[in-house]
Amino acid sequence: MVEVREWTRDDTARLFRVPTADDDKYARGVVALRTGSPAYPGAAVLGVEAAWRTGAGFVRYVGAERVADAVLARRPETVAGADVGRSRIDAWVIGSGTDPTDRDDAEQAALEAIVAGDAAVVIDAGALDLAGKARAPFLVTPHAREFARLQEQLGISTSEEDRASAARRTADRVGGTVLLKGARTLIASPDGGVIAVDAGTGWLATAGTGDVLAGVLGAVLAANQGRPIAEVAAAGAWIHGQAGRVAAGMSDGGTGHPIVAMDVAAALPQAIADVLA
Ligand SMILES: NC(=O)C1=CN([C@@H]2O[C@H](COP(=O)(O)OP(=O)(O)OC[C@H]3O[C@@H](n4cnc5c(N)ncnc54)[C@H](OP(=O)(O)O)[C@@H]3O)[C@@H](O)[C@H]2O)[C@@H](O)CC1
Ligand SMILES: Nc1ncnc2c1ncn2[C@@H]1O[C@H](COP(=O)(O)OP(=O)(O)O)[C@@H](O)[C@H]1O
Repeated sequence: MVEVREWTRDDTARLFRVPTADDDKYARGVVALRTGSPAYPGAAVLGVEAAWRTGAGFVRYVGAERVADAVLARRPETVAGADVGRSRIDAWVIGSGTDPTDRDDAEQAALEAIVAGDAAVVIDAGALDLAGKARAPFLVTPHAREFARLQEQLGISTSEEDRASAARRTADRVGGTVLLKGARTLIASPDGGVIAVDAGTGWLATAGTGDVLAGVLGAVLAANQGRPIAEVAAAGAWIHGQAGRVAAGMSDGGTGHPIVAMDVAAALPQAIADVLA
């Protein structure tokens, strides 16, 4: 059995800070998302909203025109384009709302360039197959089914292992941090420990909350460059869980109520205020 560290609110607080007079938008972190597709434009909208609501100083979006239009309609603060040129990027988010079987050669080359770069990358949903090509610091964010698929790709046997050991072994094999989503989210680093984040609520089991999480993770990675990715990811997962509880009306200990994914993004500022208090 691998050792599992339980992540707390105090642990999370160390990864968030109040901006000071010395800050500008770049100092707070630049996040770029190459997410969504004509089949799933909403995933791009949710991830971009979440990155802004987590406190990113600058959010860029790269994707199909129809998707970019949807992103801009929701968040005109976003700078969208066909690529990011030579502009500064502190963290990327790729894969949410995309289907790898629809990927053309140009998209493949663009994604490969991102994972070969220097900026940290959140590799979600339809981009998980690119983890093996990554040279950038990265974080893969599978749910249970995607995790099973990833293990299969890596040739890892899926039999009779507890989730923590399986996540740890997958992190070793893929050479990067694995965030295995679920009611209890596990974060495993290659050759390191496993962190468990238990901050959420069952009300989070609704379509698109994983797309929100990907945007949160992009923003916290951009704001915390050079810190251990697993700890930054744990702080992001904790804030996402807390935002779910705030959105569901559980802050005062009640049973809560149904939410949609955008409610979680909208509750992120309150969740961050709570940990900074
Ligand atoms: N508004 C938007 O734009 C949205 C866009 N989205 C985007 O859609 C894309 C496809 O994502 P996806 O997760 O629905 O499909 P896929 O990985 O093929 O899984 C299919 C099968 O896997 C299972 N399964 C699914 N989730 C599970 C879980 N948490 N834990 C365990 N099992 C789980 C389940 O199988 P079953 O349990 O029914 O056997 C299901 O039938 C992806 O790019 C995503 O970003 C979504 O985020 C929604 C909102
Ligand atoms: N029962 C649950 N309790 C707490 N959190 C949950 C539960 N079910 C799902 N979640 C969280 O909701 C999010 C769902 O992500 P994901 O499965 O990728 O959904 P989607 O692809 O629809 O965005 C994850 O952050 C996961 O940890």
